[in-house]
Amino acid sequence: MTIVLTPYWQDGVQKLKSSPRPPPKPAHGLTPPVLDDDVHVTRCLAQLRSKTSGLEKYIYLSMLKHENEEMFYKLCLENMAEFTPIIYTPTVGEACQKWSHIYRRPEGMYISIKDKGKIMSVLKNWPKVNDARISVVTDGSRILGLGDLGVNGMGISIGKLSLYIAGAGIRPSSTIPICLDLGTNTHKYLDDPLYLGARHNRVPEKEMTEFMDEFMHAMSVVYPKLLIQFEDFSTDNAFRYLERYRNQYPLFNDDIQGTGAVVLSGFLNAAKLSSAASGQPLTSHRILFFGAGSAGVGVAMQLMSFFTLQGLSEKEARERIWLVDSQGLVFDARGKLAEHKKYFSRKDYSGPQITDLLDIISYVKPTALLGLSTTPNAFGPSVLQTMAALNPRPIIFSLSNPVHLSECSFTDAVQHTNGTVLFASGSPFPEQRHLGKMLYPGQGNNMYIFPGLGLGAILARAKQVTDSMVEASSLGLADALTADERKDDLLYPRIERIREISAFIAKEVIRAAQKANVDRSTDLRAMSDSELLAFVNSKMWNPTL
Ligand SMILES: O=C([O-])CC(=O)C(=O)O
Ligand SMILES: [Mg+2]
Repeated sequence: MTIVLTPYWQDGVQKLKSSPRPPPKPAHGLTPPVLDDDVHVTRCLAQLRSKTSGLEKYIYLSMLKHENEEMFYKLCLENMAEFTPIIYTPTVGEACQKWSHIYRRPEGMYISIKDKGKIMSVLKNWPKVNDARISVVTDGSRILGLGDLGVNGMGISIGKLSLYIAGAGIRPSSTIPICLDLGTNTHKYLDDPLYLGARHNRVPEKEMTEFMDEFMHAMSVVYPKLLIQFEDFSTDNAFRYLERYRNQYPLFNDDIQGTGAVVLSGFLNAAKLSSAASGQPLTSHRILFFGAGSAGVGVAMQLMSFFTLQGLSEKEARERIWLVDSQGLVFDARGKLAEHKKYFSRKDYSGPQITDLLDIISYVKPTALLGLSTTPNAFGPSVLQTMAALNPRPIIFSLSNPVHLSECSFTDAVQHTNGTVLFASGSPFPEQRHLGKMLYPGQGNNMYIFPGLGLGAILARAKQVTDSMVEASSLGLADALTADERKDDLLYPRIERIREISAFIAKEVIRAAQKANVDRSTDLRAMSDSELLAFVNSKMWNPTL
């Protein structure tokens, strides 16, 4: 029936008869005599744990989600710390790289450049048009730190939406994973006979913008209640599309705003610990960003509010931030700069180009070093030791994804700072025992933010996602630490509490939407905070097993 639920070239090979959702339970006699749900939970978990590679586990769980969605989410919710590295970062990265090889069945929508002119009719093919509330849309052009994966990027949209369902109780049938196929510039895929996407380079910018304009308009008409999360677009397009559409449609960019918010939140908690150790005020922090792509600059923009919340002016806040890109320190006198780097480009330095990170650290004397560069091991022993020499509790956030692209591991960070580091990473690292004390790495991943931010925006029926809503999600997350978590110097709450955290964030986001006058569910305005929180919780979907 439809060309959109399957990669198009398979049209006619594997047609869907109805919904891609799991089939109803078989009739009596068609299952084993004793198939107790509780026992089956144990069986499924044992089957998962019997797989030895992350990718095999990913494939197994993807199959389980298809066969028995309730079981999948029940297990996921009960084993968050075990499941997230499989269905999400880092394993989802490997799954995307091999997507065209491990592909089993349609999940989500593929919209191709060939659909230009008829995108609306394609979108109508989705089986649950009226249920649609949240879509994660990628064009695969920069998946995690893995580069242009073309149509293989579908895995990231699916992974993020699984976390919306698990982490914020969004109803499964209201989620739409979308991958736009505008070509790929990765020759390995163009040459791969199994590649599932269009076999040409990415189309020129003008054609892509026309396609995006049509796509966004069609989405708003076909799914009037939909919130859109842009994901893993290449840097220029990420900024361009966010600015182009954010005042017109309810949307946010997860890499710019979600990552920005999650890092601001962890930074707020880290800066308090760091300032308590140094005796220096919060306003004196100096942040060095290693990496100036969409995530790096997005985070830097968001961290501006760390300083403005402490009473600094915008200009003063901006002066607390330094950027480093592949050519070294970013400063005006260096010459022509990409548009998105200009705001933070230093005006107060005009000497020779400083390229070496150690030299840059000696010049800036940062209290915090944040990596969003996708350069593995860029924070080597001497960088870490220098940061520890400058600060009693250095803040080191190694945020590139997945794990193998991280700027440093937690083990290295602990070792080379003698355990003083305040650490967060984009991908998960195991905890470390150091001098008899257990130290915990923070996972500064947008997975703490987007489920609650999205849920809040959906429940408020927000017309737009404002900066104030994003900031509210961040401050809500920072406030969500329990006394026990603070005792362990955690920068983020334990992931097992994701539902509780998402509900709290959603409540804060709804309040921010009301203040900004972008809410359409105006009946929520009269509720007290506790009523609103109860309302948010009552809207969460739960597996019934
Ligand atoms: O997906 C993740 O783990 C975080 C993220 O958005 C990215 O790295 O692009
Ligand atoms: Mg991303």
